[in-house]
Amino acid sequence: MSTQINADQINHEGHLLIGGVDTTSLAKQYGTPLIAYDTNNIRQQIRNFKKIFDEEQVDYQISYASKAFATIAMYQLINQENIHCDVVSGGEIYTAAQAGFPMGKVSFHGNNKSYEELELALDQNIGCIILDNFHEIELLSQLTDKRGQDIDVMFRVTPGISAHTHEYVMTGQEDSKFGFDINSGQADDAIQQVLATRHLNPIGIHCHIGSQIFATDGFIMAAQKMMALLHHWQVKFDFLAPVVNLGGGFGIQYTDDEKPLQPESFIKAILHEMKRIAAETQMKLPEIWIEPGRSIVGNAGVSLYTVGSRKVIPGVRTYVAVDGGMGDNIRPALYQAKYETVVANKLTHPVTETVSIAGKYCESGDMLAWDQKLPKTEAGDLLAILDTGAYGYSMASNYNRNPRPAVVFCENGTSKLIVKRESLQDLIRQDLPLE
Ligand SMILES: Cc1ncc(COP(=O)(O)O)c(C=O)c1O
Ligand SMILES: N[C@@H](CCCC[NH3+])C(=O)O
Repeated sequence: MSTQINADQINHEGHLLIGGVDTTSLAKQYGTPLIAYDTNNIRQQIRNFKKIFDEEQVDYQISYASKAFATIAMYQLINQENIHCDVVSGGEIYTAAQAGFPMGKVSFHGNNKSYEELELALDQNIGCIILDNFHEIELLSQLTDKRGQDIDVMFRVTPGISAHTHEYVMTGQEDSKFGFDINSGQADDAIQQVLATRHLNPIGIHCHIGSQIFATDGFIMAAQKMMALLHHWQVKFDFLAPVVNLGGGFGIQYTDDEKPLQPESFIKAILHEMKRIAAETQMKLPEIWIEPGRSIVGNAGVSLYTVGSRKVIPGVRTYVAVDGGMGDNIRPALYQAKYETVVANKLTHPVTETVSIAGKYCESGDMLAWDQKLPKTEAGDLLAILDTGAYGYSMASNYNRNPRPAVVFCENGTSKLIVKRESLQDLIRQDLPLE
């Protein structure tokens, strides 16, 4: 069984607990597929990040990258923990606002924000807009001139760093669709343009080098590049940005053989380097922001499925199919992401077979996990895929017209439904008949 399950997550019947709740009763109460979060785990991750910054005695802000998992209840939970968040669409802005999230603590990202999304952000008095390109500077300065409204902005820059991760989730390299390139001088042009506007108030620079990163070297290089840019802008434009936002990307453990660094190691490495450079260049240490997504919610979520059919190909492979798949977790198909699985109602049963977990979608690529060592599974068993809290539900689709699953928050032995399961009626709600 996965080494990621602790003894206190197994009850006397050998069932998996999440947030102290028996997953088999969750499945009975809410049905499957179901995504269940241990909210204490989320709170703990946030508090860990805060503790490290507090210990290092620097000015900071933790901004949850809400694309990892964004629902009304999630924004409310983040607000209970008193941190900021970032959004990347009008939909996320709207959800945060509906959740009563303080919009002054929200920053807005995106490489192609529309006029309407920028208007919505201004209507909501959003905390800051992270500028990504020249088109956006033009749109936003027109809009703010028209409205006579000031807005804080940051610049997303691409520092020219290739982080060691899947190429689809690398973002800091020069050849990227995101941000102003530093090396070619785009970033300099961007600050000059913004300084010439009436209502855009630059407060910082931002970079994000990628996601699911395991080593500190990329972050250290990013910190160096950002401090160099701050210094360069101070000298060239007499402008010292008060904030450096280093994005997210801190890797988490998905499989038993992965050993990612703890957030402390990433944050300490970054802070020590920034402090060193600040002292060396006699520059004031800027306020440091980070934008973790995966590392806040990833390990807190579990996907629960009911086992159905089995296909045994002698000498080749055994497929065990479940009632969900790429519609609720596209990551294995998209990034060859790997997960550990357990049979949630048989945690104490001996492991007897190696099987691969197939989804129910009409695609051969719809596999959730390969070569899992499990007890003998039967139809009706409850299969749990661990650590699906980030980019699972948030990337869910209705492919094959499957309804998206329900989501529950579990804490201290009680569960609360936070997203209802979609119904068949929900699936056709936006459809219009031909006649
Ligand atoms: C700008 C930005 N900030 C933060 C994040 C969050 O990254 P992660 O979930 O890996 O922490 C992302 C996603 O990769 C991002 O694009
Ligand atoms: N969605 C990706 C991460 C990309 C984050 C967006 N910048 C994942 O599941 O790993």
